[in-house]
Amino acid sequence: MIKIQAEANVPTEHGTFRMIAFSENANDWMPHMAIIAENTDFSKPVNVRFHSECITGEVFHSKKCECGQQLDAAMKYIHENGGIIVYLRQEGRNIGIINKLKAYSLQEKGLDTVEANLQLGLPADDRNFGVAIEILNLLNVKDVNLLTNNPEKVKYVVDSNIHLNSRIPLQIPANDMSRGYLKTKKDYFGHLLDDNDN
Ligand SMILES: Nc1nc2c(ncn2[C@@H]2O[C@H](COP(=O)(O)OP(=O)(O)OP(=O)(O)O)[C@@H](O)[C@H]2O)c(=O)[nH]1
Ligand SMILES: [Zn+2]
Repeated sequence: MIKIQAEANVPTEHGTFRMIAFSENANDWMPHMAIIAENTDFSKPVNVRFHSECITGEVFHSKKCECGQQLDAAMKYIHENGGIIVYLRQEGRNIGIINKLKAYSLQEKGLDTVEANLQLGLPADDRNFGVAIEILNLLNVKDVNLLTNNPEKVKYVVDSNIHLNSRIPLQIPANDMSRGYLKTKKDYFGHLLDDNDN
């Protein structure tokens, strides 16, 4: 059972957010996070993004994926419209950064994002969004507009006690280095992505 361990207001380039750390114990160095925009109205459907950690994309601005740009776009959106980003410590679709770099090394040899995980003997996607639902419950969120292209995230909300009011697409245009990755997400995982960009 996770609980709120600490919280504070943090000013960012995208506005000020209430940042909250969730974990089972106070010594956890990698707690899940929620950041809440100041203008969030909990009496209406809340704009929510479940975002899985991607150090390569978010910190180092890798062009292989769109995670960093999605996080920025989501922060901008919730600053303007209210909402919450649930930031999940699920690096590399939850295989961890060491395995993700091993997968990238296989991708240099021609494997796609799914084949590389499988070649390592790991699941294509090892994530579970149950903890994100737990966090929304701890925050007393009852009704959401979910910012995602991932049908699995939608399914977790639909199957939970939280009402899905709508899905808000969060599509970033492909570049030459992310085009194949986005195409595999669409073809293999069924991501709801428009063709014109990918
Ligand atoms: N294993 C592996 N993980 C990757 C690769 N590229 C990106 N990731 C991870 O994929 C995850 C992407 O998570 P999210 O941004 O939540 O995106 P998503 O599940 O595609 O869904 P939406 O963005 O909501 O549509 C992050 O954990 C990244 O670290 C890759 O090539 N291999
Ligand atoms: Zn990424």
